[in-house]
Amino acid sequence: MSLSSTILGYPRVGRKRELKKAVEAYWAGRSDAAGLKEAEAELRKANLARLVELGLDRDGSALPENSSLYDQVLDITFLLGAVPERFRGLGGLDQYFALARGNAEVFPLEMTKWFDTNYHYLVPEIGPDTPISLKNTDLVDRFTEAKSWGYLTRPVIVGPVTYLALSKGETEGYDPLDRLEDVVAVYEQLLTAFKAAGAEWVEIDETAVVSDNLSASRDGIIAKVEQVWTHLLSSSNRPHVLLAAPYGDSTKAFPALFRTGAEAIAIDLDRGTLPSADDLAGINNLSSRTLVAGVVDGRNIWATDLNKAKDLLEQAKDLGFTVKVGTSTSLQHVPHDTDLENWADPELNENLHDWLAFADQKIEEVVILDRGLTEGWDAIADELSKNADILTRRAATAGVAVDAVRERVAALTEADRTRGDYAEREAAQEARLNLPPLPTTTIGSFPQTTEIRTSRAAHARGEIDDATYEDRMKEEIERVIRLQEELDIDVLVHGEAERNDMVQYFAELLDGFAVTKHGWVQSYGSRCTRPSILWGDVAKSGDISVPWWSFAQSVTNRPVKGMLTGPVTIIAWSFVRKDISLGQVADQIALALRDEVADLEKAGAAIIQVDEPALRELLPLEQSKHADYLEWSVGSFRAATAGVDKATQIHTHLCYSDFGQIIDAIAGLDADVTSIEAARSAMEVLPDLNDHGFSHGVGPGVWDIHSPRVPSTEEIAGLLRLAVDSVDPRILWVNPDCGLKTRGYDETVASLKNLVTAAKQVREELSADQRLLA
Ligand code: MET
Ligand SMILES: [Zn+2]
Repeated sequence: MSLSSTILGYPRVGRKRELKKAVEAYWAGRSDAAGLKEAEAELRKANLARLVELGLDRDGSALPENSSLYDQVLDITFLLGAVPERFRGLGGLDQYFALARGNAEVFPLEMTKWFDTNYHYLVPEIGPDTPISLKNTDLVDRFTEAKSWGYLTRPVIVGPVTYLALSKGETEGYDPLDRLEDVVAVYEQLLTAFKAAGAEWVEIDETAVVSDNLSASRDGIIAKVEQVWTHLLSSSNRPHVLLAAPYGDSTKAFPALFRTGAEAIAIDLDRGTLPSADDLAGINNLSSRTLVAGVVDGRNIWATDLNKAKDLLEQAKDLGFTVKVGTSTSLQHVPHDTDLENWADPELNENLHDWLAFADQKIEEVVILDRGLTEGWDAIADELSKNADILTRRAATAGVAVDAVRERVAALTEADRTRGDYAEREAAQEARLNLPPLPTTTIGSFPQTTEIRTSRAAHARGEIDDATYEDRMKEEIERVIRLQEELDIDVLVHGEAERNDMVQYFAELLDGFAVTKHGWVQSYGSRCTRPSILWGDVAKSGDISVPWWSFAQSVTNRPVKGMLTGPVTIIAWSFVRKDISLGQVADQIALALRDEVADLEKAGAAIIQVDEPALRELLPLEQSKHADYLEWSVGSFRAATAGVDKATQIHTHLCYSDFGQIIDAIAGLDADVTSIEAARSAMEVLPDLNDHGFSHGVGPGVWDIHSPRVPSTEEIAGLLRLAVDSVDPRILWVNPDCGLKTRGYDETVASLKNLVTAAKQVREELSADQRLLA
């Protein structure tokens, strides 16, 4: 009945992205519901076999059951039947996937980042009348099925307080936590059902207790967790509960978590610290409580410092707990296995092999540490010394510290991060660009056709030579330029055909990065990315974007934006070294980008966009760390962009998140134009910007590109009218929410047509209304 050393969750995608393929086959009508369920079950079974093979205890509830067809928060919404009215006519998988992706009639739930990770969850919409009851037993059925295969799993479930703290009110101002009692009643039933099914342990993730960034206060959240779990745990008709507080420092929450009486608590010892003896004062019989010490970082890919982990585990033991080894978070944020890579590949830097631990290697680390903990550290003396050697050699490896890069960063001054007066810039840019009011543009990427993907893959495999590849890309760029001209878009993009991914593309061309071939992680639903590995000092050493931009600009008279990815986003969507500060890494990237910005400007670019979609995502969960973060993140953007002439227009782009909390930072970027996701939330961000006195250009997205739906002209015009009501129309731009690379051409052309028509319509209304001053 006792809990064994464990991980808080395993990657869901599958070693070969089996889940992605199965789900997409279902969406495309190539398989039916039964086929999808079968494929999903097969993957689940294979994963369980793998976990046992790697050494997790088959019988100690060490095998986490965290699979999902799309998202773990959506699974709770579905379980509770807590669906907004627009989905209520649907049932089963149709409803499930409509919630996630929308369909021709309904728009989907909003999507946003899961804490400070690059994983997106679907935001529940909760109102006073949202139905809440135990709608299905899918989670219990998965447990039962695994049991029938011979595995005692530990179901991993988002906790009720966290679920509601991550929800949004159905109407402005409604607090979803008002429905806590109803949700808790369902969890009570769920626990009973797990007990009946034979579950010995369940894991409840009350992650919200580590975050100051939610609309509810942290103290309030912690108090609710204590209250709710004290109640739920008072029943005897339930499995043991591992109450988990991953993804951050749980120090503040620790006493409350303990007072609930949960049999085990999991904490993040990568971001957080152990409780002090004071925190534990008044808690009796500590040895009857299990602490799952998250000493293995679940969200980055570096091999654990095993000696350091050993010390932490010993300290935890000294506090008096029964200690088990754990990960700091679910491993869903890291790829499956370093052994899937070909380490002879020059892109990879074979030194890295020893430095890295993907999910399967992390499990091996957990197993090794568990052996040390139970058999004595001598039992793993070899592993400990080998690990120490690797870390020492790593620090001395060429490229890890490059003098020229370090010196340039150290020499950065405030002046390097500062542009001239905005009014002067605005006048100079207006004279140079001469755009109509409400100028139309897109965010950068156009759909990636099968031909492009095929050419890129063939080029990567050496099947077509550089010249052929370049010709194909140029053909595509020219086609995309012509299309935008036909659509009568004002500011064009080259379409990013040459980019597999907006971060990886830069990682491949900058010094200091390595790129994997199989290191996929789930970004949202079936969408996976392959984060690059930033292991050394960063510098620019050759062409990046200028040749493609120059070609695009050479075939049109309209302005084409130069298109770069900013330092914060490169950091957020890569696996980043932990041996120097993020601020230092950001400045290294900023200087490399500053060189690229200068080259674009020299080539003639009048507009350069530096995307920072991840600016909000990296905001630390703790309030006390915000100021420092905002200083280095905003500072790095400015270092990248402030070198340009006043007549060069700097754009930035933000998406995928709630921006309310970082309006100051957005203004602090000092970009001339900011395009920002807004369609799904009906322009919510604009009043905030306006209150802040934001006076630079802003393009609130008017087309939600995460859904295959084509927005009508009327719908877009409606959003634009809302925008015009909350900010000065003279600063407004018209654009989609984000890049178009995940969309198909039919939807893209139809939507952009409507977007341009709507912009023209509203332009006319405004000039008739005399609201647009010349
Ligand atoms: C996630 S933000 C994407 C920005 C990028 N320029 C694109 O259009 O794809
Ligand atoms: Zn975007």
